[in-house]
Amino acid sequence: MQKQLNRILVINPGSTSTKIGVFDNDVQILEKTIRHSTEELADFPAIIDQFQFRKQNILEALDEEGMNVSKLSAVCGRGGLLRPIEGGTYAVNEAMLEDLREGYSGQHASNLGGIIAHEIAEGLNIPAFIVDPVVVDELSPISRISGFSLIERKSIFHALNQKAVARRYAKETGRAYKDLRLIVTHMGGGITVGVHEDGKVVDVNNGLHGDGPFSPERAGTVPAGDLVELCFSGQYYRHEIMKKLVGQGGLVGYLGTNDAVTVEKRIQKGDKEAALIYDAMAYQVAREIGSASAVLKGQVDAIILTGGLAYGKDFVKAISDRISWIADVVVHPGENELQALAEGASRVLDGEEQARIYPNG
Ligand SMILES: Nc1ncnc2c1ncn2[C@@H]1O[C@H](COP(=O)(O)OP(=O)(O)O)[C@@H](O)[C@H]1O
Ligand SMILES: CCCC(=O)OP(=O)(O)O
Repeated sequence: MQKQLNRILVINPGSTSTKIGVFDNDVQILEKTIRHSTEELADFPAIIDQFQFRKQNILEALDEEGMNVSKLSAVCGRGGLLRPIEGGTYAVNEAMLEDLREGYSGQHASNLGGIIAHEIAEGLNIPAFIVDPVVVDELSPISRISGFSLIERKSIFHALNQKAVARRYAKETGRAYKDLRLIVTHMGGGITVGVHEDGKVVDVNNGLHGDGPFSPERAGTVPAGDLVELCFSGQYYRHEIMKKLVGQGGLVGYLGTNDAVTVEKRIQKGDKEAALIYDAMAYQVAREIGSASAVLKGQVDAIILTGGLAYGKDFVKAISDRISWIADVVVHPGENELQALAEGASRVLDGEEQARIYPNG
């Protein structure tokens, strides 16, 4: 029997970009990346305030490409900072929208994925979904221990892309994902280093406002005592400190831009400060990968580098030079997120899987 045709709009709001795709079942017929500069995003006090701006960007991009939205069968967004949940495809419902609007586990652009998907789908009377949101939680009990009894480590990471590229690597090497021991490093606006063992991400840095390497727009791990002093210095409001950690941290804090391509150009023109900071980011990524390899007791099948920063050849080399002794380094620049979103929605539309109901799965 012939498979029915489902046209799916997928929406991936990241901290530095909004990426969209249109798929006929799992065949991509449109892809567009809309980049957002630091200055452009500085106009919005909170993530939720970017809703109209990002939605308008998406509708204009579809219009420019001559895409008739009335032909869509479903809309699928990258899911955001919900309660910790299992991976899979979830139908967008009221409980989810409430948590996304509030930012139950924090503020990140992916909170807008489900909200915008719902808004577009509702107008067309079609279903809206999210797939493998950033709060997918498969941490091992030992990795939850932070060392400070009042605070537990959290799983907030690029779950969608980490799982997608890990499965792709498994397919390419003819092995089952659950049999592989991988370190997957997603390097986008945020950077997360996940330890994949037995088909689960058993350890990962909280890439939003937790720990790990600094990134184009995030501070990553900072010296705790000094941070406490700064918080109580009377110099800053809470939201100002948060902004310095997420949004205006990392490259933005040091160099005023979230754009690694701009940083590379500055380095080529002889900017020594830019060279030091960019190399420090590579150094911190390598150090995190080294620590992830200890979780796997050094038995690592591959280290995968992915995300937008993996396009930067010098950046990848600076990391690889420090970690290639651990295992093979495989580079997948960009991400498989749009495809993964479309496949997640297709599985439900084709009846292969039932949509999970938030928050209980
Ligand atoms: N060709 C490239 N070379 C180096 N860095 C790149 C390239 N393309 C994109 N980047 C950088 O990747 C980062 C964004 O990665 P991306 O995965 O798109 O992030 P997000 O999904 O969080 O918006 C930005 O700093 C961007 O400048
Ligand atoms: C919140 C973790 C995921 C993340 O950092 O995504 P971006 O790199 O797209 O900001």
